[in-house]
Amino acid sequence: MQTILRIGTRGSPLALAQAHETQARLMAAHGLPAAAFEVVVISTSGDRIQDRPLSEAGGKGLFTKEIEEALLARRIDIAVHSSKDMPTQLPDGLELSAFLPREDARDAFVGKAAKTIADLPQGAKVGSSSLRRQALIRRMRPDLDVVMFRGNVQTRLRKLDEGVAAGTILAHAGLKRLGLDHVITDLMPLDIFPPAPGQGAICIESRIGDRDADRMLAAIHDVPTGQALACERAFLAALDGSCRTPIAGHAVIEAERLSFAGLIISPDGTQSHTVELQGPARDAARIGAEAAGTVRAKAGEKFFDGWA
Ligand SMILES: NCc1[nH]cc(CCC(=O)O)c1CC(=O)O
Repeated sequence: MQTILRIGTRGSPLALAQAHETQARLMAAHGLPAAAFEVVVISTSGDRIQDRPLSEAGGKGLFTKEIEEALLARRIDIAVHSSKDMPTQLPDGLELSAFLPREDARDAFVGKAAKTIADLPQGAKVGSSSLRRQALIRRMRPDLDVVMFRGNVQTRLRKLDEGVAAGTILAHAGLKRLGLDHVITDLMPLDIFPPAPGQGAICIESRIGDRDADRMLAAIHDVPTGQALACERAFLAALDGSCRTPIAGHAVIEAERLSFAGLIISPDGTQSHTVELQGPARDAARIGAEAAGTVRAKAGEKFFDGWA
């Protein structure tokens, strides 16, 4: 059988699991054999830079740049990503054309010294390189020593086993997709530990106007997840150019109503501002943008300038 769709992905175990899940859904939706697809592994700058926080190295685009170049050069037909890792601005000619049904969006605590963050000993080390997770941990427990943790999910779990930290926070969705949810000792409630925009949702990027790809992807697109993501990405897009502080945002769709909760928080966890907004799911992007305006007004422009 000839390849009819080339699926581009990073090479990490999580990225490969997500690419294979996408392939399996496409096979089922179109009655195609595995041989109709080719999974093309692409190494990105984000995979190669391991020695500093990504926020310093250039941010989110680092996980997508080389993959998007391959899409534009037609070396691949679609690219599978974690929505959380996608910049709000895509290169000209590319779009997010499908979202798979969202997994649990919550963060999970993997504890060695205790099962919950609340039960960790005074001053214990918690590993994370996400500014959002660091700030939320500090807000809960200012006494804890937040240490930088880079690398893929398996690397981070190995560091825990080696005793580098007493616990870490990882996305429930990623652990589930890797079959590693047994390591979780606590799930973080959405209101106390709101997730990053996009967390738990796999998205598929393709060339605008590629009708073959559009036809293949329409069959696996999940409408409510797409609406939730439109809201969360509009919230992020309206803030992340000016906001150097961590941003959390999560939308839930129920019976075509969307409920959004967003938060911005100072890196030290001492100051935060929240927003909640509901509306018709079809107004997803408008609700996200409006929520951004509300939280910006609440925080004041000083908040945005203050934490460089
Ligand atoms: N930046 C890495 C990354 N990107 C997406 C996920 C988890 C999977 C998801 O959110 O869909 C992870 C790992 C983690 O945060 O634990």
